[in-house]
Amino acid sequence: MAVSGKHGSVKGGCSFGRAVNFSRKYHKGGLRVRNVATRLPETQVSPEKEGGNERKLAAWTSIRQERWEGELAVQGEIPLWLNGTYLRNGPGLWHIGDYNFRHLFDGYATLVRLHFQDGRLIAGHRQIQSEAYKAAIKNKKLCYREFSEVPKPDNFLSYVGELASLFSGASLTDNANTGVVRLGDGRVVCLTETIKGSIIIDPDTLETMGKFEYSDTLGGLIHSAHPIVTESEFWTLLPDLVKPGYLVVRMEPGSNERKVIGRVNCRGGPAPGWVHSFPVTEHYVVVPEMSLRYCAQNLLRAEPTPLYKFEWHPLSKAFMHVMCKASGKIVSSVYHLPYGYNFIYNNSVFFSNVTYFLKVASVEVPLYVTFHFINAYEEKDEDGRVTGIVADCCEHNADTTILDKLRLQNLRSFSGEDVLPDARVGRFTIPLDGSPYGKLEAALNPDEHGRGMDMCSINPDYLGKTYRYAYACGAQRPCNFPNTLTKLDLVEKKAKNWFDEGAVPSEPLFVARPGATEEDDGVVISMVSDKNGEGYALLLDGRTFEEIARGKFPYGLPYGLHGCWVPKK
Ligand SMILES: CC(=O)/C=C/C=C(C)/C=C/C1=C(C)CCCC1(C)C
Ligand SMILES: CC(/C=C/C=O)=C\C=C\C=O
Ligand SMILES: [Fe+2]
Repeated sequence: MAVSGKHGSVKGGCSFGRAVNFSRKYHKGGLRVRNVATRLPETQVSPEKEGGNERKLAAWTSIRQERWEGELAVQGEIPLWLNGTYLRNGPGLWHIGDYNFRHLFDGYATLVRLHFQDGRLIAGHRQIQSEAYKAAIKNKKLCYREFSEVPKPDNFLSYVGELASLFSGASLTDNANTGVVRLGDGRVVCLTETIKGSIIIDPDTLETMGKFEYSDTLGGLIHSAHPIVTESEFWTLLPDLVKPGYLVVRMEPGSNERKVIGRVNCRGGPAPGWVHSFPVTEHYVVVPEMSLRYCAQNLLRAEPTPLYKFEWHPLSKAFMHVMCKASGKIVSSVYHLPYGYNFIYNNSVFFSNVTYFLKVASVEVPLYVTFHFINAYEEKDEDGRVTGIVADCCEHNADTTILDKLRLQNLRSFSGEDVLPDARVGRFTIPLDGSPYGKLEAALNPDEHGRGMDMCSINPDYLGKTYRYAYACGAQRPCNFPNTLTKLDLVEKKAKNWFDEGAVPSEPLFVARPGATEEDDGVVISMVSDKNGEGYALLLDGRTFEEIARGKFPYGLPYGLHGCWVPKK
């Protein structure tokens, strides 16, 4: 299979780095394609030496050039209804010159784009021009604090200026390498866990447009990497490391102002639990309090600890808090609140300004470790009253070692030994009747998906509602990283797995067919790094989970984390 377009020698328009390959416009069947390739700046071209990976998986190798765009030849048939753009973000550049980063999450953000139009597929990638990336290129050294990397004092002190920057957050990265979301107003924002790492991009050109500036005065340095975003809602959590707790905030489409809907005080531990993600139901925001907690000392340390910026506090226990979206209130039982009723909970005084039933809860749950919640929904009795909440996540059997397994050296040195820790679909059941405990069980037998489980998506129409299907990465063992795509049927408790030996697929994203009435009527998009060091975009049928099309990239792309769908305008 060939990639259309030839490499020429016209200069591209990148602000730095030599534009070496080609920049060519052509018009084919009404679709304008701009073939562009730009090499990375010279400081970036030396390959990572760490790990000695025999298989040369592109997944764990830095992107080979700053940007590229071109049409992919397609094997199979892309459904004609699939019109729009799939965007995927992730850490794609893991070295500065010959200095190699340690951890998967440290890499500078690479955005990849698959544009589907009338059965054709145009692909492209481009580095996000964060301050952290630009400073590293300019100064040929790390200038900001990444997930595990910390600049040498002389680097960042000379770059940023003063020690106080450590406390003000000035030395924190804005490397938006985790996800990409399309807001209800159409703006597309790349995100990471630092608030300053919220960057607006153009989904057509992948150009960095500028910072997403929050116009409120909430301050803070970190937030959840995974806000909940729909056409009308944007929810996120702001952990409070000073007075351990979380602010639950909401932002309206068209606005840059987050409004505080409520606050949850932590029930255990010296600091809030890590909230990489959280789930919502139709009426509630679920705030997880994991015993893997942020650690202020580790935030300031120069050398990484086994749990990086976090600490495991099993004695502090784990909790799930449920907050009413409308009222922002958390209580431990069901109350009927008349207008003007004051009550005290968690050392705070609450005032009811409307008459309603509060059905919210804060329960202790078994210890767990998760990056990603999958979905949540409300359970009701025959009279339609909400009796409990079910929340599903990719759960790593309360084993924090998964974080260290994601070190690049581990990912690059697969020797055939099975080293991926077991994971499952962890299903929390949270009672809303005042009971103090919630349950955590596997939603299906983890052997169904090879006891690997992460990077999941659902049909977005089912967000917060009773649902049946989820799409994720599972495992065919032996492996050191999830290596299958798996369709989970949470009703039949079965999984259907897709596997390409030696390959690493990235998070499957479900796109519903317009007019579909069945939950799984649509396609699943993924990008795969194959064992030959190459890679391809993959389309699976949502129902059968069989391959319907693939398009080979001109060269293998690094692993990516999370994506979104931007429908045709
Ligand atoms: C890629 C991914 O899944 C997670 C990325 C997390 C990052 C980049 C976290 C960064 C952080 C800092 C740079 C300092 C403050 C703490 C913390 C949020 C861990
Ligand atoms: C790659 C990953 C988490 C990414 C965070 O956004 C987790 C992989 C877990 C393996 O089982
Ligand atoms: Fe994530």
